[in-house]
Amino acid sequence: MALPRSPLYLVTQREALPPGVSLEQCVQEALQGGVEIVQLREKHADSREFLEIARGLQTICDAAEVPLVINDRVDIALACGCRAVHLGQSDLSVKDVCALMPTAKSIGVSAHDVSEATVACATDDVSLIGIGPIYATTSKSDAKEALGPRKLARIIDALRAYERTLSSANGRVSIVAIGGINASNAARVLHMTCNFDTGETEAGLAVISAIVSSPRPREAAQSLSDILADYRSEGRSHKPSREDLLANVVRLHDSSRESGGLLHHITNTVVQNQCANVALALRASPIMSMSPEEAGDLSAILGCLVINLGTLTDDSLRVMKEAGRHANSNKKPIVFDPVGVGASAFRQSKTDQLLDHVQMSIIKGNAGELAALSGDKSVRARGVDSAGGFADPVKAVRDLARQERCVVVLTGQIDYISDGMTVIKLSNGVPHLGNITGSGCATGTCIAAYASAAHSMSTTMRATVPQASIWGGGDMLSAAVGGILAMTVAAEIAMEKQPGGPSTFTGHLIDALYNLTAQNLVERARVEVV
Ligand SMILES: Cc1ncc(COP(=O)(O)OP(=O)(O)O)c(N)n1
Ligand SMILES: Cc1nc(C(=O)O)sc1CCOP(=O)(O)O
Repeated sequence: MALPRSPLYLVTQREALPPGVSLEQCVQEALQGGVEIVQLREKHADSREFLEIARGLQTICDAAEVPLVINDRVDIALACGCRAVHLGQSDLSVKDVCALMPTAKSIGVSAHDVSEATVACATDDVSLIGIGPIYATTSKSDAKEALGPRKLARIIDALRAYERTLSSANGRVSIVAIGGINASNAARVLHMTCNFDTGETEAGLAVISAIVSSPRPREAAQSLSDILADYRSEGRSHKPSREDLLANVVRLHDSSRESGGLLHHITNTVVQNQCANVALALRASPIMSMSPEEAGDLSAILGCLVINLGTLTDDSLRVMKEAGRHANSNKKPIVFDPVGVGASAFRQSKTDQLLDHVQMSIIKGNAGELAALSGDKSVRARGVDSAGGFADPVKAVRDLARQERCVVVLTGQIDYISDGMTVIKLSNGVPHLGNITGSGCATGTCIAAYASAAHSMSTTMRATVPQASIWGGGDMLSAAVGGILAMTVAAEIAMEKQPGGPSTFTGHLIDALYNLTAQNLVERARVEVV
């Protein structure tokens, strides 16, 4: 029985069962809910008991035509005629297991980093790698430090790159993510493991407590299986042309004028008023709530969430995580503005935490901010401003979009936008935008207004990034283009009114945003698909 790719993988642990439920009952139901591999992992069973359970589960798994894997105990696997085992880093080596069990059909190995993963996949005999723990877990007493989904993605990318260098006929090894995974964070994990070229996940999900501890294991398995299915069937859509993009922007603009959405801003105290005025000018409804208690209710009616890092505190971070979690589970778009992320170690580490918990739809920042996110030391941040730019902005924006699996907007004299495949260069705008406070944050509001429209039109407008249809549900690339165009074209129109200085310019800018038409955007757009 071949192992399925990116499977839903159940690992057993009797101690995790709810009272009154037997392991056999749990496994039977989990199989009905869509589990595709079962691993027997019983740390507290003696050898006879272990073998007895293995024989019972073998019968159940055979009937469901699902592979059974034995954790650690090659002797038990041999005794019950099972030809699949899972090995940890301190268990018998793959070579020794192959010698003991020459008929082994499947050997899985645990890995926590790139080196363990590449060593495991260097041999033809390993067919699956379990990478973890992704999140904190109570099911493994000696679990290592949680990796988070972003480190998982980097391990998988490195593993696939290494596989491409192997000359042997190795097939691609199956991967499962393990540790603290449940229905509320599974999509976040799968999103980060999506292959950019195929749009499909590179990893399956292995769980203990999410299924074993549930009083309804069939439903628990079914909901994980449904989430996995979303990430197996996504197809890549085409690279948009300049004409496609502008036509999309027009549709988003018209839709946002008809029914602007609710834009929940978690933003800094300096720019709240400015952002609220810009949202109103674009016919959206701003709400500046900082209460974690209402994040769930707001998320249900939200058009887009804006998370802006300026004036960050531990309290505001808590609100960001809570609101982000709700927006993700309600599939609402999130625009993230990592204001001054490179300015201090505090901001950098809080941002890492936030990005490990919340999947952003669009990240917008200047060169210093985006360099801090990608770890590029060639661009320095000067407080919330950037000192210099990227040598190759097209590559920088595309690589970061791939790293974070979202649309990335690099702002500057020329703006660049990428979804990881397409890069768009926009050359509208006026220098005066740099003389008013909060114009960058208000650009985040503009992008959010178009993202909200894209979300509400998601059934008619296909996302260019397949994953974006799960996270934000809609064409986030066109939304980012629309938001940047709105701000920069409105600034050009405001400048033509000959403002006396920054204050009158601000007034003209709000008026220009209010009166902006789709025709203004199309006629003035200096947009290039690179
Ligand atoms: C699919 C999968 N991945 C990882 C593990 C962990 O195995 P190991 O490192 O051997 O730790 P124990 O399970 O023995 O505690 C696994 N069992 N399954
Ligand atoms: C068995 C196991 N291995 C891990 C690893 O990191 O290799 S974490 C883990 C426990 C997974 O249980 P739960 O889904 O309840 O968190």
